[in-house]
Amino acid sequence: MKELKRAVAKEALKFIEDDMIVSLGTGSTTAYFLEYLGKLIMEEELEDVYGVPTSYQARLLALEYGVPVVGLDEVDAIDIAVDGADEVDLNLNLIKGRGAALTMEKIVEYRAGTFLVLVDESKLVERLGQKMPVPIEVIPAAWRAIKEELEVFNATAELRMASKKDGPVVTENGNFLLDARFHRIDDPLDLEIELNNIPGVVENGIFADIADIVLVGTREGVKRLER
Ligand SMILES: O=C[C@H](O)[C@H](O)[C@H](O)COP(=O)(O)O
Repeated sequence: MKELKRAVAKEALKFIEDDMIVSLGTGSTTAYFLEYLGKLIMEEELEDVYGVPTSYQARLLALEYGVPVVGLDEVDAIDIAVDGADEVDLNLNLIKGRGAALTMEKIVEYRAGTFLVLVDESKLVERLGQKMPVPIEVIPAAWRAIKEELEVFNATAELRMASKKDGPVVTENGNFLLDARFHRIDDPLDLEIELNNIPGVVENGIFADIADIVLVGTREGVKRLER
């Protein structure tokens, strides 16, 4: 899987040109992309490329690999967003948020001129929710009320617990995460909107209708899917 992730990360470089503002995604696949991007910038094969990090992880990696970073509020527009995903369905709808960075990711990916997704073939599913739960970022005080409300959606949710800290994961926005398993997701866009209508929900990990291009690392090479 590592090799497939590396292959898509390398292929993504073909989309980056001089003078671009690139949103830097979170996760293991975009970590490879950042490594390759930094190399091109350091070797001056790319000029005046700036990254907008979606998390502390992306920021730290950008600093490590020599990718200059700017804040979202410092740029007029984002030319391209590059990020991984946890699931990709047949219509290129996504589940994201395993790394807890879904809110900032959605903010920038929604605004980017092009949203380029990098995955290996294990992420492809027929219907969202087949393998992964939907992460939902919630205001801490509301976690239990929202968990109960999710039963209306025929979902069971768990508060995400930290592994190197006692208690729950706290996102970079100071919130909790519920990982929700739905019986069946037939209409991702509808569910995405409905979840965000619950008071106390900050954002959810369904990214419907926003991916433009998905690069899929397969054993037969990198495949390109487009909407
Ligand atoms: O919050 C994290 C993100 O949505 C990641 O982009 C997603 O979990 C994919 O990560 P990876 O490339 O490590 O599979």
